[in-house]
Amino acid sequence: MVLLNVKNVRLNYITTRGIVKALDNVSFSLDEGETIAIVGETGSGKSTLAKVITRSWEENARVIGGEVIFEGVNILGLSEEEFRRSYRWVKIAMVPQGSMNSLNPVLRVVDQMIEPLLLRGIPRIDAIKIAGDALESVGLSKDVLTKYPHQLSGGMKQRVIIAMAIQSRPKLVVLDEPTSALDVMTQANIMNLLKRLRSKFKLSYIFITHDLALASELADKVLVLYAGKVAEFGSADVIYSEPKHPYTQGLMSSVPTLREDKKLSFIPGEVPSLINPPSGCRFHPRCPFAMDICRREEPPLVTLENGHVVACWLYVKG
Ligand SMILES: Nc1ncnc2c1ncn2[C@@H]1O[C@H](COP(=O)(O)OP(=O)(O)OP(=O)(O)O)[C@@H](O)[C@H]1O
Repeated sequence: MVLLNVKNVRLNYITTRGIVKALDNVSFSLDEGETIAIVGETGSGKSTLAKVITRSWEENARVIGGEVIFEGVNILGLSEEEFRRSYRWVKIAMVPQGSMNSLNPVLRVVDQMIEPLLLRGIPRIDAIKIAGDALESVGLSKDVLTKYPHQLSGGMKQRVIIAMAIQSRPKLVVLDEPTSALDVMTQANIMNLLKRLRSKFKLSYIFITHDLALASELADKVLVLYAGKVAEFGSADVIYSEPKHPYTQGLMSSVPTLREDKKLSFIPGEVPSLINPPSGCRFHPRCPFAMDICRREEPPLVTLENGHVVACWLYVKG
């Protein structure tokens, strides 16, 4: 069953330097219980896409097209009040980038955790019970409720944030770089926790990362974004074993593996300015296979087999 269908989303940021075309016709879908990893270099639009799905974009953002259909409802068409009442934290939760550092230092964990529950009219006593149970399901003791953030380690703070995200039993959790500020051991523990929670509560995840090795641990599907556009989308198995887009191929060959002794490469150049993106395919200035048409015309999304799509002229027949 399809849970989320993102269709042709376009978003601009209005800045004093010009209009940043941060998302351009981005589409993908996610089934119930599935995890999708959104990958790409810094500035490719990953966080912006997360903000569209959770309706938490900044004031200077303008969604200029597209739909985000969650359980059959276009959530971009709802009023803020409807979204807040029935979706935010209820069905769709988010662990924003750097959120463990956004815990309020002067409030005890309990007060931060129950706030969204109280806002929904849940009585205080029930809210405290829900928060305590959520802490236990992320491997923390209920005692953490009475602590202040500075009394917790980084890994514990991240667990509190994850507990807040799952305490209302959402269907979808959007995780933006949930382990990036943690050491390697803590990172591994959090990844294991996310796997356990996914099967226990039948969650779907959108997992945003620039770390492809990390993405491979969790993802059923992978969406590769480049400069605000979909470069490639498909099942994780296929994207990891047979990446088609030259950008995805470049990303893959820059990932170290323990099993193979392969030579690491990197993609020369950097993600272009999205105020004045390159003509044609936005990747052409960095692409080793760029042809004339790539400089002139945007590539269409070519469907290969089993829902695998790639936006590249190399795969356009005829
Ligand atoms: N509020 C904003 N105002 C103007 N431009 C913005 C704003 N937020 C993001 N951008 C720009 O939009 C583009 C996409 O940014 P975004 O943060 O979505 O990328 P990202 O792939 O998540 O990067 P990172 O991995 O660094 O988080 C970038 O060019 C960025 O500079």
